[in-house]
Amino acid sequence: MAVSEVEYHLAEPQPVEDSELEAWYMDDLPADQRLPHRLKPNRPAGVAQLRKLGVLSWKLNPVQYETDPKLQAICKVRGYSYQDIITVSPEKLPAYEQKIKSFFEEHIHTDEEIRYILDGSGYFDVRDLNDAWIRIACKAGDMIVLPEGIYHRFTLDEGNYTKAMRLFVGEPVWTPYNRPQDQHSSRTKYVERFTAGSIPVQ
Ligand SMILES: CSCCC(=O)/C(O)=C/O
Ligand SMILES: [Fe+2]
Repeated sequence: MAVSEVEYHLAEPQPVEDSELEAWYMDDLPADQRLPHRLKPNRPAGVAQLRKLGVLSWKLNPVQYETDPKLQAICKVRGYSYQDIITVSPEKLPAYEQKIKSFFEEHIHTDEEIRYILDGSGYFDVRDLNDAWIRIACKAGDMIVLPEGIYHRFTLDEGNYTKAMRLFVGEPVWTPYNRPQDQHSSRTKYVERFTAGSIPVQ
C-alpha cells in the first residue's frame, strides 16, 4: 500500500536537536558490564554523532504500542513486517546466562537490528568510526535501529530487566557474527557507507 505524506512525516527519526536519548563514551575498566562505565569526566555522545554511525532513534509511547500510529507508520515506511517481544531477565529468559553472554559478544548482523524498549532498560554499545565504544542508554519508549554491519553488543543495566519488541523486514535472522568480521560483506558495506566523507543513508 502506498505511503502517505502523513505516514512519512510520522516515521521520521527523532530530530537530533530534541532527542532525549543519552549516550556516552565508555571507559575500558574490567568492572561489571551492567555498570554505566562512563569516563571521568563524562564524555557524552550526541544523537547527531549516532546518526553519523547510521544509528536511528525514535521516542514512542510504550503504553499504546499495540495501536500506535507512529509505530505503524515507521513499520510501513521502513518495511518492518515482523514483530515479537522478548523479555530479558534472569527469571524470564530461557538459557539466560548463555544468551546474556552472547548478546555482549561484539558482533555484526546481516540486517538492521531494530529494538523498541517497552519496559525496563538496557545498554546498546556501538563502535564509533575510530573503534571507540559508545554506550546508548535505552529505556521504555526508546526505539533504535542499528544498521547492518555495525559492531555492537547489548547488556542489561543494574535493573536487570528489559522487555523489548524486536522488528524485522520479512522472516527474522538473528545470527550474530562475532568480531573479527572485517571481510564480511555486511561489514565492508557498512564501512563504505559510513566512513568519513560519506553521506549517512536512512
Ligand atoms: C533487548 S533485545 C536483546 C539483545 C539482542 O537481541 C541483540 O541482538 C543484541 O545484539
Ligand atoms: Fe546484535
